[in-house]
Amino acid sequence: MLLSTNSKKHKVTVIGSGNWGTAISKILAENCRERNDIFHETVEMWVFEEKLEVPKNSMHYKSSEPVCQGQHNLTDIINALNENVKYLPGVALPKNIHANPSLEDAVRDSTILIFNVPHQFIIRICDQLQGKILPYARGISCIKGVDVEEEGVSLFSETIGKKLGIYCGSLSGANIANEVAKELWCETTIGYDPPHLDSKAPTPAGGSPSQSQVDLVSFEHKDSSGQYSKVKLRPLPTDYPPIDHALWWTLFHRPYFHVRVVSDVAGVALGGALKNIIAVAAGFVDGMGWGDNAKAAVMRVGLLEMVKFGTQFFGNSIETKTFTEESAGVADLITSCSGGRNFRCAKLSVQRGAPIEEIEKQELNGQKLQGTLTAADINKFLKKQGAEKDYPLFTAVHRILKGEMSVEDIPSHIEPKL
Ligand SMILES: NC(=O)c1ccc[n+]([C@@H]2O[C@H](COP(=O)([O-])OP(=O)(O)OC[C@H]3O[C@@H](n4cnc5c(N)ncnc54)[C@H](O)[C@@H]3O)[C@@H](O)[C@H]2O)c1
Ligand SMILES: O=P(O)(O)OC[C@H](O)CO
Repeated sequence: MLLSTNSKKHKVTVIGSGNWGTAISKILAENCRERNDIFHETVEMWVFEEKLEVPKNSMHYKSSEPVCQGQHNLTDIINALNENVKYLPGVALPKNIHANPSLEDAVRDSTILIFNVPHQFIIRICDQLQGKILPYARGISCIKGVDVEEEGVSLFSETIGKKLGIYCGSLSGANIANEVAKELWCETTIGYDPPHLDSKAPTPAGGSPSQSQVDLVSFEHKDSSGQYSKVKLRPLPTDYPPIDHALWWTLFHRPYFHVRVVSDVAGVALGGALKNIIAVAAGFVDGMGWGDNAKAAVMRVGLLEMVKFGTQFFGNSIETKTFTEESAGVADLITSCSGGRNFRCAKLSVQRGAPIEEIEKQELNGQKLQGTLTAADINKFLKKQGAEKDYPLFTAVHRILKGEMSVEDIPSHIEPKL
C-alpha cells in the first residue's frame, strides 16, 4: 500500500462531466475520500454548463428539492442532488464531488488533471487552460480519439501535454460507463511513462536537479514517434507524494474497477481511439442482420488494422502487445462491438435507414459518438499518406458514413485482393 510521508496532498480535477467523465469522477471521489492522507477529499468536476429540468429517469424526479422545480443549472442540480441527472441518471454520486462551471476555478491548485471530454472539445479547452494550471501538474487523458493536423496524427495525451506544458498519460479499457457506474466489475489500463531526469541537464546551484527546484528542468522524453527529445517540464515539488505508477493505481483502482498501469501511453490511447471505428463497422453489419459471425469478421480485420496502424505510424514507441494483452486493446474492442454507443447507433442507422448523426441526436440525449469523427480523422491522415487501400475496413467505414459506399460492399472491400 502506498504510504504518504509528504506534507502536501494532491488536489484532483476532472475536466469533463459526460457519461464517462461523471463515472470516473465517482471512482476518484471514492478513492480521494478513502485516501485523504494523499488526496484532498473534494474532487472538482468541470461541467459544461447547461440549463435543464430534472428528467423522468432521475432518482429525484418530482422530489421536493428546490432544484427539482423548473429549470436550473446542471451544476446546481448535481451539487444539490449528488446525481448527474442528464449524463449519468440513476447513479448516486459521492458528496465530495463538486460540480464546477468555471474551468479556471476547477483547475486552480490542482496537481492532478484528468481530461475526460468528447475529443472534439479538448483543443478549445486546452486553449482556455493555458497559463491557468499549476506548471508542475500531471495529467491523464481518458479521451478516445486522435488529433489529426498538417504535421500528422497525434494522441490526445501528447496534444494535451504539448499545449499545457505538462506530462500527460492515458487511460483506456473495456469500460462502458453505465456499467462502471453501477459498480459492475471490469478492468482498465493506464499508460504512464514519467519523464526521467536528464543527468546531463545543467544542474541548479547546489547540486543535482532536485525535485523541489522551481526552475524548468530538462527531461529526456520518448514521444510517440519513438524519438528521444529534451523537453522542459516543471518537476513536482518534493512535498507532494510522487506521481508514479503506484499513485495512479491508488487513485483509480476500486474493487469493481481493476487497474493495470503500463508504460505504453501511445498504445493505450491509440487502442481506445481506433476501436471506435471498428465498433461502427460492427454496428453496420449487425444492423444488416448478418449475425455474430459477420461481426466477428470485422472485429478480426479491425484488430489487424489497429496493430498495423500502430506499427506503421507510431513505430517503436508503441507496444503492439497492448492491443492484444490489455483491456485497452482487444477487450475494449469486444465490449464496444457488443454494447457501445458507436455500435448501437450504427446498427440503428442501418435498421432505420437514417444518418448516424440523426440517430446520435435521437438516442444519446447529448452524449457524443467518437467513432464517426475518428473514422474521418484517420481517413484524412491515411489519404495524405497514400495508405487508404492498406486499411480497407477503416476506409470502408468512412466511405459508408460519407454515403460513398454501402454496407453490402464491406465483405468484398475487406477481402485481400489476390
Ligand atoms: N461513455 C462511455 O461509456 C465511455 C467509456 C470510456 C471512454 N469514453 C470516452 O470518454 C470521452 C468522454 O466521453 P463521455 O462519455 O464522458 O462524454 P459524453 O458522450 O457523455 O458527451 C457529453 C459531454 O460533452 C459535453 N459537451 C457538449 N458540448 C460541449 C462543448 N461545446 N464543450 C465542452 N463540452 C461539451 C457535455 O456537457 C457532456 O459533459 C470520450 O472520448 C469517450 O470516447 C466514454
Ligand atoms: O459507447 P462507446 O461506443 O463510446 O464506447 C464506450 C467505451 O469506449 C467502451 O470501452
